[in-house]
Amino acid sequence: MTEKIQHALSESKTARWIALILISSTMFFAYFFVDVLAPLQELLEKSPTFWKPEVFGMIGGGEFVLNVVAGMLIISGIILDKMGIRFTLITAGLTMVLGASLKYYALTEGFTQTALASFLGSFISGIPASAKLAMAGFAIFGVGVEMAGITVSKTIVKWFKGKEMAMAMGLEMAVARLGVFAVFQLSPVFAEMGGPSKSVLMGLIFLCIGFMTFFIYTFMDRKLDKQLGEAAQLEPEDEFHLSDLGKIFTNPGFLTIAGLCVLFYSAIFPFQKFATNMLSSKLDISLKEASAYFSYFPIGAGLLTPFIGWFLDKKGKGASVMLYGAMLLVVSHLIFALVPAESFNTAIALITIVILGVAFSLVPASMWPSVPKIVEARYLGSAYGCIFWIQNIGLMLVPMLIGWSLSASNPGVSEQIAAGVEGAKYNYMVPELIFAGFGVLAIGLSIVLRVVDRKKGYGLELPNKK
Ligand SMILES: NCCCC[C@H](NC(=O)[C@@H](N)CC(=O)O)C(=O)O
Repeated sequence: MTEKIQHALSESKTARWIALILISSTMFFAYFFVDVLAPLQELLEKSPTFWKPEVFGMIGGGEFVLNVVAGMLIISGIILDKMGIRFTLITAGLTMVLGASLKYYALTEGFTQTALASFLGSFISGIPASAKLAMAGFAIFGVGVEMAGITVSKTIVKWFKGKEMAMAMGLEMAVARLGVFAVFQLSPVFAEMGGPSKSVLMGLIFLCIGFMTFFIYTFMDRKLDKQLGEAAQLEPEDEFHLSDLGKIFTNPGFLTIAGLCVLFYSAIFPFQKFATNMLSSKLDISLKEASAYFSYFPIGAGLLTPFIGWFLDKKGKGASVMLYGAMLLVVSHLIFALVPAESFNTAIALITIVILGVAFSLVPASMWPSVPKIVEARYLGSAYGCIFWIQNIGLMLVPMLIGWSLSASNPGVSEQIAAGVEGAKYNYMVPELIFAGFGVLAIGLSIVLRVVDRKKGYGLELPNKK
């Protein structure tokens, strides 16, 4: 058995990195699609869609509705532990393509003429029919993308455990962030060619390519399992049982990391959806220019993440790194909130984006490779599923909270924008203070995590590489 493991494909550096490139490519396209509408908030607020900030925020949060309310993420984790990586990757890929197609259809001219559009427009008149269908599509896409996310994490652990695990996870996230960079650069360009639906169509085409790379990876996965043979087969007592969910939810390390995860990501991903508009308002620049500035946030974070991963593999200090990341998160959101528009300039904006980008590499680089240290391998997929589930509760609700707080703290502005009033813009102080508040709570939980780690001996401060 030892010999089999020694000759396994995962022992070949080249094979490991090819596997990583394949699965990461899909995440590039998936993350592209996640934010495809983010730089288009103002366009969507106008004719023909008329999506107000609350509606825009709701669509952003809609990605997570099925995952959270129907518990799809917990089910995805169980599917992953029970059915394996290949089945789950294919299911995730198909689900993403299906949901994305629906979202695209919602924005086409053809849809506005249909009976479905009339029906969807006949109730809750504040939410246009296109928004309702787009939200349904995005919710289905959300099931796929999160299922893909947990499966990719488990796949990286499968190939890289005891090796360059944090660096590999960092690289995967870097490639995914490149997708976000690309979308902030390209989505406004596509929208100029044919409106928001053109951007979504391009995202859908990219997703189909992403499905292919997942599919190609499954052949490598099959080969690795074949090589490991019975070594890869779990003993009956090593199989996943539903009761393991109880173990996950009573594990103090898991609960602390999950809390930290929801707080930290609630101040990042929902912010990403409003950042273009916030920068454009605060700097008084066009949306396209603001989107181009902001695109350096994910790419900067992405480039740094593998290096932090490399450091964590070699030197450890994972729990401390999460604390430093949470601190930088607070600093950056406070700058966005409290520096008045008159003093806010491009240099301050870029420096603040860099600070936030460093936070966005420190925390993810250390958080995700910490999970295999606190739970058993047989229910790792479910543990990732459960953390994502808790995180998704925040990602679903926070964009709505931010959209609502933006409208409430800027009475009448949305009406002015819809009417095309020159110079009408939002003040983002209240939403930014909310984001900073999440960061303060995240600092508190990072401190708790260090205490729990010391008590339970998870080894979060130890290097990953043996
Ligand atoms: N291998 C790392 C996996 C987690 C990456 C993490 N993504 C998420 O947490 C997603 N649940 C969020 C989303 O899909 O919106 C990240 O840092 O990107």
